[in-house]
Amino acid sequence: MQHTGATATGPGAPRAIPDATIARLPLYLRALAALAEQGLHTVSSGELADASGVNPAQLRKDLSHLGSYGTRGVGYDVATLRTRIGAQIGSTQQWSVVIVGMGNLGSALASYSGYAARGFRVAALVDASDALIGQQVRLEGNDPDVLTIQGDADLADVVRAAQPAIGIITTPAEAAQGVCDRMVAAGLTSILNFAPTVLQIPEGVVVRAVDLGQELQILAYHQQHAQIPADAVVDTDQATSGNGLPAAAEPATGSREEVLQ
Ligand SMILES: NC(=O)c1ccc[n+]([C@@H]2O[C@H](COP(=O)([O-])OP(=O)(O)OC[C@H]3O[C@@H](n4cnc5c(N)ncnc54)[C@H](O)[C@@H]3O)[C@@H](O)[C@H]2O)c1
Repeated sequence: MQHTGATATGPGAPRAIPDATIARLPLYLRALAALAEQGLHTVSSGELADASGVNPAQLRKDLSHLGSYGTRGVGYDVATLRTRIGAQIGSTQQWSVVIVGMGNLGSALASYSGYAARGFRVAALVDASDALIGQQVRLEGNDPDVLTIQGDADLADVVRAAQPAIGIITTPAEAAQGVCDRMVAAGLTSILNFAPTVLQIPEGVVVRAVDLGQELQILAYHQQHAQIPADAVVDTDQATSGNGLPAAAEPATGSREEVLQ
């Protein structure tokens, strides 16, 4: 399986940033935003690590991939680090998403009001059910704040018109591959899949899969063995979405997606 890797710029920065580091960058960004709100201009690696829920050595290593080494005795400049991380993970620009499958989960995701603060907006909603097509959905804090659910048959047109950067699949498992294929045919190359199925994707397409069941099973495993390691509280090798949703699996690009359960 191939993995994506962002490219760092700046003197001394290595070219590829490991996926595990990329997965932690949103944690640092969220912590930095909170520190900035408190009026802090600089932060030590220990403070930022605490606020992000990772250990300081891990944090320093992660930030060194971005060419950010901090200043001894002073720490990191909060604004500079926010800009640098934001530029790496693309949060300095706004990304649009289309949600396909407006049942329980799709509706819940659509009603999440935190997208804008993290650089996302919902551009379109799609479902196959005649009972849902044409319904208006209010999306708090989104632009626009009301979207009409469009038909699955029009998915290609919807993608062409709304030009989303990311497709979110919240259909039943049996419909997910077809939806994925049509998203890809319409030009989408980034897909977040909530359906419990393995998606086949062509080269150049990135799929991340979110599986609540997998996360519960991991916790159940630790319960069963009754020896939760200290680092299991925050798994530093996994992304945490930071919004209460479970971590996403490693990205798959242009290859068979990892089996998640
Ligand atoms: N990853 C997770 O952690 C997690 C958690 C909960 C549910 N799920 C999965 O998310 C999916 C949705 O769950 P739900 O509870 O919202 O189901 P649901 O039945 O409430 O909603 C599914 C929706 O998809 C629509 N749909 C079906 N085929 C479609 C197609 N071809 N194109 C567009 N829309 C189509 C249906 O009309 C329905 O509105 C399921 O696959 C479920 O297993 C994943």
